[in-house]
Amino acid sequence: MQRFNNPAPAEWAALQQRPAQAEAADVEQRVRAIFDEVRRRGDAALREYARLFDGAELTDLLVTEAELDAAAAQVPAALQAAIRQARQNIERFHAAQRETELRLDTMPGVTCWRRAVPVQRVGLYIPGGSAPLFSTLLMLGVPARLAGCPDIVLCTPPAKDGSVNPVILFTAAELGIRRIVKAGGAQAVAALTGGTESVPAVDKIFGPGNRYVTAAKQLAAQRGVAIDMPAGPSEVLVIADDSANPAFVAADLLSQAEHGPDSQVVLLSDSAALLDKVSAEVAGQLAELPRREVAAQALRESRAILLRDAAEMLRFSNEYAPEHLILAVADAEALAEQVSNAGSVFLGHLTPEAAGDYASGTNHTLPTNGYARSYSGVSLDSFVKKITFQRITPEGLRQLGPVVETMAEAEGLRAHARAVTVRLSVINND
Ligand SMILES: NC(=O)c1ccc[n+]([C@@H]2O[C@H](COP(=O)([O-])OP(=O)(O)OC[C@H]3O[C@@H](n4cnc5c(N)ncnc54)[C@H](O)[C@@H]3O)[C@@H](O)[C@H]2O)c1
Ligand SMILES: N[C@H](CO)Cc1c[nH]c[nH+]1
Ligand SMILES: [Zn+2]
Repeated sequence: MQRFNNPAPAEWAALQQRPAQAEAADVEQRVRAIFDEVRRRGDAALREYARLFDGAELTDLLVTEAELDAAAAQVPAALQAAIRQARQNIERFHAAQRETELRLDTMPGVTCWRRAVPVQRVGLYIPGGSAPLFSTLLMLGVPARLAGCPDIVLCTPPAKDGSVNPVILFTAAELGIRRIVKAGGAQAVAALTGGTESVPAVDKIFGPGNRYVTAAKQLAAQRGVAIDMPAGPSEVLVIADDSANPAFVAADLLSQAEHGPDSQVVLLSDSAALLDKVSAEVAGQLAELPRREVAAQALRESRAILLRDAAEMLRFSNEYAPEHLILAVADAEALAEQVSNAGSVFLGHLTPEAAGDYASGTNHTLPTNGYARSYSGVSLDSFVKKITFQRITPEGLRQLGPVVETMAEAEGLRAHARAVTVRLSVINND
């Protein structure tokens, strides 16, 4: 990790840059080309990209019923039980997000209500480039099911032998999701956007992914398909004081660094001694990781920064707007009160971010790259539209009508005013 000691606030913006930003224009250009190919050649383009990027020769793009049914036998019982426990916790937290229908009279005879209606056809992207993230399927499939989305299409990259990871298939079967497309990257998002022979176009695309997937989702949004949010390469920012355990902090930093070479981890502390101890721990723990090369690449673009006090650390973090924020400090609750920008926050020394990645119940599909300034992570709300309804009685129209007529006339919109006037003249003559 790069070390910085008490950088002046004028230098912070440079320290808050994400590594992926430098190549953004190049990625966007590639993604546009992939969209054009998928629109032009449909399934044939998906097969070609599977060959090029995933090394897979595919005849059938869709997972067959036999493949789905065979998956459970390949998943150890302990993993099946862990997935079921995680699902239960995620279900509990997301089911509690249901709102009761809001219904009220704004004036006598003027009734307004709002109802949550599921997005009808959703596309779920499950990353699989360097690790098959079946946990992401829980994070998207559980709220999609709870919201009642009737049509769910899942896309995930195939392995070299053309199969889809059995744990992803097992999790999909548990959730009752049976339309699974063997496609990853920007081509999967392009297929969900415009449709192909095998893949229906969807109303909204969900899910995290690498820089290609994230750029593709942004292009999908420009072409009229909704997306959950930009959820790209993983990030964590840890604020640690003298009370923190360096081994815990190092493990948390490495847990996000191991996601991919463009992940970014940031450590802030007001203790130079703690920064030294964490650096030593990171080096020691890194050497033992199976994915040490990936994590080491991410660490090259990551930062350990000494700042003056808790207030400075929090200001830096709120400006950075991390996907995950860990408060490894003595009074985490007090600091948490002042968080204004973050995807998800983990308090205290015994709350590893990995708990939220898998099983505590919160959603791990979260905004990255500073989008936590304005976006929330995925929740039950992401899968519904809130439609408003209203009904007005004769008494209501007599009260409300003149208000509307006056305002419409003032905007110079005579037809609007008349839509009220014609009704008032009928009910007043009855
Ligand atoms: N923000 C979040 O909520 C969140 C959650 C989970 C994972 N993640 C992130 O998701 C990412 C998963 O990335 P991944 O790569 O393992 O899997 P992925 O499924 O996102 O991407 C794999 C696909 O990328 C495409 N690809 C690879 N190289 C390419 C190239 N040169 N040109 C065009 N396309 C190319 C291929 O089609 C391949 O199938 C990681 O960065 C991880 O940090 C983020
Ligand atoms: N940390 C990732 C979100 O950035 C989610 C994840 C999935 N599996 C492990 N971690
Ligand atoms: Zn993770």
